[in-house]
Amino acid sequence: MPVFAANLTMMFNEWAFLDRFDAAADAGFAAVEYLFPYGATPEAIADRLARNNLQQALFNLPPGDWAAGERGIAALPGRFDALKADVERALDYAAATGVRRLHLMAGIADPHDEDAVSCYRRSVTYAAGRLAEKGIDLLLEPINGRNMPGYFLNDFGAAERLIAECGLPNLKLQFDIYHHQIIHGDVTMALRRLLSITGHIQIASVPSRNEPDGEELNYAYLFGEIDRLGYDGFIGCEYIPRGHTLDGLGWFKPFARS
Ligand SMILES: O=C(O)C(=O)[C@H](O)CO
Ligand SMILES: [Mg+2]
Repeated sequence: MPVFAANLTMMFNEWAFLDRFDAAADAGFAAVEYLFPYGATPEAIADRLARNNLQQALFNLPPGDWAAGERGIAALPGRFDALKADVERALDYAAATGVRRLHLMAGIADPHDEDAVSCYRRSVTYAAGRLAEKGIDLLLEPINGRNMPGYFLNDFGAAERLIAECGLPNLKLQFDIYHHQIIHGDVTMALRRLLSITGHIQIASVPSRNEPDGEELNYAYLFGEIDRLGYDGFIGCEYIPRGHTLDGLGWFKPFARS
């Protein structure tokens, strides 16, 4: 069975960020992920991981000016120098946390714009090459347009084609089941087709993005399918708890670390 990673950006918001590591470990998680570690020092995060015996499953490279609406800069012309600096900053945190996969956000851009397409490919190629030097995978995640209007990478087929064209062994798909269901549906057949290029999976209910224990997806079936397909990576719990985080962990009890 894969290892579930608590997403500390979405879950455990009842605690301050660094205390969420302790709360997730106490709740039985063996791994964590979050969007961005950059509000804390690498040392502080490394300390929380060590004292809670947690694995760092994933985090994102810096996304540009998030508060101003940026959702990554990889597809934004004129930002390549900033992207290179962001890669180095993320690698500092990767060295401290031992993470082996990083997600590169593309940005708000037209996927049919030639400049954006060539800029994105240049950014992906550069970042994957730099991460490969450290034995780290670079992940690309298609995101649905309801949650992130105008996001450049909004289709799993486009991600699949780019990964194939680049042919880089450490360039992989971040398969967020929540996004795939909204964009394409047909999750099981997509998992069977794409698992060989998948570096990370994330889960949430659809349409509310809550705990994976209700609404239109049957996660008990999907967890079994992921197991049958032999996936042994992490599954990121990137969901918004309906109420208190701890009250919504009934689904997790069979998988919790004792
Ligand atoms: O939006 C998602 O599903 C993600 O995983 C991104 O990393 C953050 O927006
Ligand atoms: Mg996701």
